[in-house]
Amino acid sequence: MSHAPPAEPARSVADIATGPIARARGLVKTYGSGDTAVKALDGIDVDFGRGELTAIMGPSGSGKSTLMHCMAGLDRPTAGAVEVDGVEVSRLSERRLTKLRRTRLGFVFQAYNLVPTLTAAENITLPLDIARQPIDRDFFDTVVDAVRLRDRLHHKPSELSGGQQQRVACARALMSRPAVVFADEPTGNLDSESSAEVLGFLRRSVDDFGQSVVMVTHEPTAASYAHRVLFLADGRLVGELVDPTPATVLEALGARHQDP
Ligand SMILES: Nc1ncnc2c1ncn2[C@@H]1O[C@H](COP(=O)(O)OP(=O)(O)OP(=O)(O)O)[C@@H](O)[C@H]1O
Repeated sequence: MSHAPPAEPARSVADIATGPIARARGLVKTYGSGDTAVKALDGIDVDFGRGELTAIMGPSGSGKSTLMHCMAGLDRPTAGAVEVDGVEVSRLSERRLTKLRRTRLGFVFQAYNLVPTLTAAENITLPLDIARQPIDRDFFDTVVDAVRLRDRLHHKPSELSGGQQQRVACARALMSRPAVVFADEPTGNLDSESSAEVLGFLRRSVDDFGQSVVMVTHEPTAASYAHRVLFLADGRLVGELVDPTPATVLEALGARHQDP
């Protein structure tokens, strides 16, 4: 079966500047081959809103991480097209992909992924330092205050709580003003209070800085911070919810009987 993306009219520069920040067309990802092949994504067409927080939900194995990894250029699609901020990610060479990830994308992982030997401040500016880009000190101050880390800047990750470490990771993701921040279960390791702080910050980064954020989560409360929730099942997009609340997310999950 062919999964060539459907033909679409050419878009103008203005469309690219005001339309979705990221999109996928006919996205297929198959792991392995023959009898053991797993179709993790089975033909996904999706737009991610510019200046919006989009949550991706679905049962274990439904393809959430694979979708995010393909969108972020961490994994190559088997078929279909992925575009982020007007750049066709699926066609880039490894070298250009690495550059795109470094300069145009931000990442927040469940396990924080901070460098243990560096201070919070050094972790926050690390991607810019690696890319040899100047640090906008005013923006650094704004972000540090927004994540409430002013008095923890000189601490190493081992001297910070999980919630503080994740706020460092969020600040790090935002510092380069990336086109999109991709967050994979950002509150998976946090208690409810720390989760609320991290989610509140991610949402404020959208409302206050116009950041676009895509977040994978299992938690209805976390998803309720989003502008829009996408539901996946068996590698397909099976629904969405705009302006969610924890109750409407739970209801949508229940209606789909996604998890036994
Ligand atoms: N590297 C890989 N090799 C083989 N199969 C994989 C690989 N990565 C994912 N899969 C399979 O692809 C499917 C989708 O996996 P994915 O991790 O995207 O799901 P998920 O919705 O993020 O799940 P979870 O909520 O458990 O993290 C699953 O069946 C998984 O086993």
